[in-house]
Amino acid sequence: MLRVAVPNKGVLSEPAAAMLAESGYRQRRTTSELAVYDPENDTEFFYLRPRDIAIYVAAGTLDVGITGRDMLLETTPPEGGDVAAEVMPLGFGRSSFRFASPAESPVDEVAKLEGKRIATAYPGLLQRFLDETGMKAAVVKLDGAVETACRLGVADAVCDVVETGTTLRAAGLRIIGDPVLASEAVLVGRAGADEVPAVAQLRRRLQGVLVARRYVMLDYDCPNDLLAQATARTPGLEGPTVSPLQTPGWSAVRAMVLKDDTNRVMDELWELGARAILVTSIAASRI
Ligand SMILES: Nc1ncnc2c1ncn2[C@@H]1O[C@H](COP(=O)(O)OP(=O)(O)OP(=O)(O)O)[C@@H](O)[C@H]1O
Ligand SMILES: O=P(O)(O)OC[C@H]1O[C@H](OP(=O)(O)OP(=O)(O)O)[C@H](O)[C@@H]1O
Ligand SMILES: [Mg+2]
Repeated sequence: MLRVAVPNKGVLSEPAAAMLAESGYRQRRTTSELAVYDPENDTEFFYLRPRDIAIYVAAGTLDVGITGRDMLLETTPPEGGDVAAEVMPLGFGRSSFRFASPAESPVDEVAKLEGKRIATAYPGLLQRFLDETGMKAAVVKLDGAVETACRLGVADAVCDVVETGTTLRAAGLRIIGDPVLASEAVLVGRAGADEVPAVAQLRRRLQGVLVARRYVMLDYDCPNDLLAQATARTPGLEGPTVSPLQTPGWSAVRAMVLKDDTNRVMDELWELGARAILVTSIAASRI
């Protein structure tokens, strides 16, 4: 049986469960369920705090889990041992971990954090940055709502999760320096463990959802003398499918295209002379 950890609350919780449901796994019906068994896939899902998930996976009590890259690294001891490792990124819950200080403060660049007090809910990540850069600063460990720490006088700067920056701005803070880390939801497994077939299947299914979300299927009719130019714009993954139309001199072309590129590619194909250009969404995939 496969045992999988899923965030039970926070911003990763709903999209993680949605991605698993889209991958064909049974998910809990109410947020009060702590675990759910999916008999069809012989898989049990445990709903845990995202901060704790890598700890269970590292210990080997759960096979894999979904958490944030920042949370994974926060709970990974620098000395190694039995640790969890990133298996694949999942394309949601994107954020960056970065420094900020009060807008009017003299601490307006990372170098000026030397000797200052920095509040964070990720002391491990922050300490690793300080060790790597040789900077000295006092780490003030908080549980959340870190943005308020400067205003209340317990810190000179913060190092926190930023998505839109709305929370920072509302607290009168401004970003300083480059991101310490770019994070997103990731599938984690035990470092060095051989991949069992059930994990390989879960990974392929999640990959299938990612592809279905990122790509569309594009079909168009094309005069044969323009085929080379048209298919260069729609190379697909392995190569486009080209089949003859009943009308002499014309072919039908079918290829996957990145969703973000769809309208640009359609315009280019039309200009070139392709017609009957149709886009359909991909419901599921195994690539
Ligand atoms: N606004 C956000 N946008 C994108 N990802 C976010 C955002 N806030 C948090 N995250 C990510 O979600 C993960 C867990 O954060 P979450 O807020 O769910 O847990 P927490 O802060 O430990 O708990 P809580 O907020 O319940 O006290 C982290 O990987 C973090 O990077
Ligand atoms: O850049 P933004 O789009 O404003 O998002 C970032 C905020 O979201 C998270 O807070 P959360 O709601 O998890 O509260 P917490 O700080 O108590 O964990 C994070 O800790 C930031 O405060
Ligand atoms: Mg939070």
